[in-house]
Amino acid sequence: MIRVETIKELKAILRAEREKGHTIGFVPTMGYLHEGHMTLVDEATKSNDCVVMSIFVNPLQFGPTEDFDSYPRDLERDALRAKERGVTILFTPNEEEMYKRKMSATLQVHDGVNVLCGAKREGHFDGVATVVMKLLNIVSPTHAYFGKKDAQQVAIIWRMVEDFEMDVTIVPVDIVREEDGLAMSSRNVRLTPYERKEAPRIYALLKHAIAQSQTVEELLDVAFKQAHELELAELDYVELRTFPDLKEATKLEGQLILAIAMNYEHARLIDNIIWEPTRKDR
Ligand SMILES: Nc1ncnc2c1ncn2[C@@H]1O[C@H](COP(=O)(O)OP(=O)(O)OP(=O)(O)O)[C@@H](O)[C@H]1O
Ligand SMILES: CC(C)(CO)[C@@H](O)C(=O)[O-]
Ligand code: BAL
Repeated sequence: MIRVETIKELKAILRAEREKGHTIGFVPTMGYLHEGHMTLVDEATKSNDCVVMSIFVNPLQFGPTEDFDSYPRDLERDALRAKERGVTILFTPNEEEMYKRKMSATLQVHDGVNVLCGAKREGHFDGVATVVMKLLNIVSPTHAYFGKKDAQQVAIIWRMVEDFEMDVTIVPVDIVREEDGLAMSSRNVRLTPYERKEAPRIYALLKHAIAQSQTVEELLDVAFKQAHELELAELDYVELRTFPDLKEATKLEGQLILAIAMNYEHARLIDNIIWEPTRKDR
């Protein structure tokens, strides 16, 4: 594995890869790698000759009261894990390298941002879209891999790539979970042992609400009630929407997403289930 810190060096290496006829798969991350990230790498490895992973905790997507400073970081451990899993090139720019001077222009996302995390984290998806656009321009991959845990992010990036006519295929990857059902997340390390014990109930309540309900109202009632029953976390939102359009779901029809965010003392956790209610073969 080659580890690269500058955009110039990365572009030169990737130019040589392309000249050899190699396809490039890209996995953007904020590091503190876990099995969720590694599954994105596995997917990229299946379809590409060269797999680029970036690790960059992007300040543009954090609000002033959010956890940018305390976001978990361990670049050396991450580099070992990435190498073991077969990443070809690990790109670890610092803030100076990515935003040498203040960006002269940034992206503003208009569609699909007034709901779910977008409604709760003002400007978050503008920061995500801006850095993802920049990273995609640097790497120019044929495929880029994103986890469905951040389902709104996938929906927004899909639209961005379409609207800007970008030549990259966005590949959404299923959520990887701990054995007890908790969605893997870098922020899970910030849960206390008691919180960690309770947190699998987040996924359990999503599954329960879906399994028990015949109508939208019933489903949301069950989800709200059970989310409020969690003792150590506060409900940020639980919403039922169409996917990937993220419109209000008025019927249990078509592809839907039941998405939730819960605030523990030092970690905001998100999770979701995307499913088609009329399909019985799940
Ligand atoms: N459990 C998971 N399963 C599948 N993909 C995941 C999972 N967790 C993260 N990803 C994906 O990995 C990519 C990088 O995410 P990121 O580095 O923010 O990790 P994270 O664990 O989601 O961090 P945090 O939970 O703190 O936001 C994103 O596309 C994200 O959706
Ligand atoms: C896509 C991303 C790497 C952009 O900073 C980040 O939002 C993430 O890790 O999901
Ligand atoms: N995976 C989403 C990154 C964030 O929470 O900012």
